Amino acid sequence: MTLPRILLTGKNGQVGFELQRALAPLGEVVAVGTADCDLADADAIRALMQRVQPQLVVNPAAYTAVDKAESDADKARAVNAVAPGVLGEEASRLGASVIHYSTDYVYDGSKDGLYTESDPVSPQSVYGQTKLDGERALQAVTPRHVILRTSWVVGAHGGNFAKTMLRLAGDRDELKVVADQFGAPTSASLIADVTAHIARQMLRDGADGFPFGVYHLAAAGETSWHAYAQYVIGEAIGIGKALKATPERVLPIPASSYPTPARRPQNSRLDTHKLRQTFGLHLPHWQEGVKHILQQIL
Ligand SMILES: NC(=O)C1=CN([C@@H]2O[C@H](COP(=O)(O)OP(=O)(O)OC[C@H]3O[C@@H](n4cnc5c(N)ncnc54)[C@H](OP(=O)(O)O)[C@@H]3O)[C@@H](O)[C@H]2O)C=CC1
Ligand SMILES: Cc1cn([C@H]2C[C@H](O)[C@@H](COP(=O)(O)OP(=O)(O)O[C@H]3O[C@@H](C)C(=O)[C@@H](O)[C@H]3O)O2)c(=O)[nH]c1=O
Ligand SMILES: [Mg+2]
Repeated sequence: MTLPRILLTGKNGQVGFELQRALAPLGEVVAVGTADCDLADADAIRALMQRVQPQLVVNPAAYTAVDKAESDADKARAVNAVAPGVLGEEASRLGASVIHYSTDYVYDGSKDGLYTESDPVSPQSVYGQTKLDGERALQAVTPRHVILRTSWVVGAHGGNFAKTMLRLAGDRDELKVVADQFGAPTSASLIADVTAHIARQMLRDGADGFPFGVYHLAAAGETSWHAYAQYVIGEAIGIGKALKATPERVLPIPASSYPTPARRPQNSRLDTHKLRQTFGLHLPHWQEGVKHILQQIL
């Protein structure tokens, strides 16, 4: 049996970093970052795919600066909307499959309950729109795709909301955080481990009859950005980190009092039934993932 070759993009990102670890036992992983291949350059992507000739492409690379994307739409579009289609086209040519990532920000957040994969999408930001366009570009060129829509990613490696809160709580004795947007912080290592599980099944069983498609992947439970910030600060203090702000000094504010260039969904809660049923997986509570990351970084 020949060892499968897996092309991994975004190797320095939160999810890409964890994927280097999680995919390693499955085959020969060729991991690339911006310095190796600029995904805004379609010719560079085609050259890379021809050179590596992977059986599987895993694509966590993305333009993830949500507010910056509002004024840098061309760049966001190139990486988030165009590149997935180019990767998919080349993958299709090679008979390879693609695992790709998307976001809760494809929804407008106006729904009352949990979002399911078949709910209408309606992105409210350039980032969300370009991510949706990327899903569609990939879907248009190959049926052999798994698109994992996740939310509020947090990892030990790379930037995220939890690290921002730790930094702010170290500098100031009082924080103001949005309390009327709800979702589930999802750890990069959980995303990577679930991806490896899916990839293993895909490489073992082949494409015939494989349950390709769009899946929600988020940790169990839900919170607001405000309660999330309180949890991070409380846990950090519990571990012995000296901070100026305590959980009690994290004040809840409405999103309307925290103006940002990009509009964010009020409800980011994702129903993960389809993923759990299809792949026989259990998704742990978000606090487990966050706690583990805090233990790693503090
Ligand atoms: N972060 C989050 O909260 C969420 C993320 N997602 C999605 O999950 C996936 C993984 O996100 P996450 O790991 O947090 O993202 P990060 O921002 O941590 O990492 C993204 C990576 O993409 C790479 N990248 C950006 N532009 C280019 C480019 N032009 N060419 C090549 N590589 C590029 C960056 O490489 P370099 O550092 O070398 O520039 C970076 O390492 C993405 O698809 C994202 O949209 C979904 C929901 C929430
Ligand atoms: C820094 C800060 C942010 N906020 C608010 C702004 C916003 O409503 C919320 C989160 O802010 P951030 O900018 O960290 O989060 P944001 O970059 O919007 O996070 C998103 O990233 C993309 C990539 C995704 O796909 C999403 O799932 C989501 O994780 O917290 C405060 O209320 N107070 C603060 O001090
Ligand atoms: Mg951000």
